[in-house]
Amino acid sequence: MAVYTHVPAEDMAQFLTRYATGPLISAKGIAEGVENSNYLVETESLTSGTDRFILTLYEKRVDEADLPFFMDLLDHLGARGCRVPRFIADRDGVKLQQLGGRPACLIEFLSGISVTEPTPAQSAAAGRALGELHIAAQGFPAERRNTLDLAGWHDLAGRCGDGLDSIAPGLGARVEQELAWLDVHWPRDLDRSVIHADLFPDNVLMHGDEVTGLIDFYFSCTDIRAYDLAITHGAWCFAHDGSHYYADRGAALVGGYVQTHGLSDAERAAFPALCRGAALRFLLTRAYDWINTPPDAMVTRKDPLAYRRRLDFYAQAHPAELLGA
Ligand SMILES: Nc1ncnc2c1ncn2[C@@H]1O[C@H](COP(=O)(O)OP(=O)(O)O)[C@@H](O)[C@H]1O
Ligand SMILES: N[C@@H](CCOP(=O)(O)O)C(=O)O
Repeated sequence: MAVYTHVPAEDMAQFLTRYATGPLISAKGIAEGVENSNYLVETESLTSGTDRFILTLYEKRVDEADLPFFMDLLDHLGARGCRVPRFIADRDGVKLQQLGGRPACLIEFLSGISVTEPTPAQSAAAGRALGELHIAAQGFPAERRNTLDLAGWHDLAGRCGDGLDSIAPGLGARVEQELAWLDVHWPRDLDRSVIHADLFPDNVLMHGDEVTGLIDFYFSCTDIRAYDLAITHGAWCFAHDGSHYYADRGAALVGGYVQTHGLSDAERAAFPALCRGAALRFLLTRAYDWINTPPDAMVTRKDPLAYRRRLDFYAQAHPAELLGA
């Protein structure tokens, strides 16, 4: 359960009086997620029934100074037809607030559920949605450096230190070996754009095979565009523990992306390296959290070794196996 900051109901009700919503009916901590505290908030509707919102308190890796980038990006994408949630302004036009000692925002609620075992049809829909996002992101003027880039992975590995071997003997050496490989093979000349950088199934809301919303843009940044597809590939196309690769999901995901955006020959050639980098990135953030999450935190830690298995798969995979052609 990702609720790091507990907000008393009275404080929540008082907070909502800043907004042109009805009064608070209920607020429940949301179990999913690991980065921030999220509440599902219900208010009396000003017309009839109830309205729903997401109230997010920013914790851990989100830098408050980056929030205007995320807000402007979602406005840009929403204006271009992407189903993304808008940040809601209070009566004075203010979107970024403070609550419980944390930066906090009220956010539009989008309907849909996150699939846990994506079908090929759902993987194709996710690929199409990612392609549409990349098209809609064109022309977005702001940039945000990806702090979790190759240099960031080196830094994170150093900060995990001996803790890596406490997760699994030999993990530290495997990480060092992979970093050395990526230092040589990480692509430098591919097209860059704003990317989502965390488009896991839990960040894609769906009704059946239709995508109804893309959420959680708090890692979005400027980086290699096809790296976003590689991150999505690792998240959608494996058994949760990384023990099995579903080639049908991979082909469908990449096919969906190609249908809406397209993938150049250079991006196809670099795809295995991009997937290796993506796998190492999530291995390292999960390992860091595994080592550093306090035992009383109400959050379910994610298994770093599920990404070591993906990494080992990608390190020996043939490009056609990943791309489906
Ligand atoms: N705009 C939204 N509409 C509907 N549900 C949302 C929205 N934002 C977040 N959620 C719900 O909250 C959960 C956690 O949100 P997320 O942004 O992924 O948290 P974290 O950043 O902590 O990982 C999501 O899995 C989803 O169930
Ligand atoms: N997707 C990352 C962790 C970030 O969590 P999210 O709930 O914000 O997607 C992982 O699985 O390691």
